[in-house]
Amino acid sequence: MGNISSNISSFQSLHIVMLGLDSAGKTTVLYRLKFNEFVNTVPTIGFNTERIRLSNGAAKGISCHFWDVGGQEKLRPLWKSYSRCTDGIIYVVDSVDSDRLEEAKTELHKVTKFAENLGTPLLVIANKQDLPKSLAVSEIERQLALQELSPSTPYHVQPACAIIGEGLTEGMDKLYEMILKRRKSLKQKKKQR
Ligand SMILES: Nc1nc2c(ncn2[C@@H]2O[C@H](COP(=O)(O)OP(=O)(O)OP(=O)(O)O)[C@@H](O)[C@H]2O)c(=O)[nH]1
Ligand SMILES: [Mg+2]
Repeated sequence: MGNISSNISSFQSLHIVMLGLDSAGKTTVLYRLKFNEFVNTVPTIGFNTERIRLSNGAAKGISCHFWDVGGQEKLRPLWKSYSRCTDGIIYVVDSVDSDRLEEAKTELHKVTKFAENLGTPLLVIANKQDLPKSLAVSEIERQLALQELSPSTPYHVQPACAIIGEGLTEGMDKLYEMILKRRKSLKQKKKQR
């Protein structure tokens, strides 16, 4: 993928939106990344926002501005405006909540189809992998029909447990990698014009 550190200076702050059904674990992910500890959450009414400098992995030192939007049904109409023209979308899924994977799929496909989101890298966090009966990544990928997303949408599915933070560094590294790749190809396209 080339030398990541040589690209860092060209970045100011990455704009990342975090979406997913209510109770998937978005806010737990947000505060785990921010404080590196478990924070007990309440359902988000509206949104939370935090500027976070990533402290681990290949994306260490990269500054991100996160927007964590509530996932309750009545709040989902907000997703469109919060997800517009971001550098990356994180979609958090409860890996145990198999009854609502269809609903999670419908909402995800809706968001990625907005014209402003075409080509935006997508990190799916298959959260709550600590729980028994959590679905495997391959099953979540299948049930969310990720292969049916637009070919222009790069994605990665990351198994994680937000409570202890497992998988989050790997996930953010992948997202960062996809963002860099996209920026490079957009730059090249611009040059060719
Ligand atoms: N077992 C387990 N529980 C988790 C994990 N991540 C989050 N939770 C729990 O899931 C519940 C919901 O987490 P939140 O982070 O509030 O979920 P949310 O996606 O922000 O929900 P909304 O704000 O309603 O959209 C909380 O009780 C968390 O402690 C995890 O990895 N494993
Ligand atoms: Mg929340």
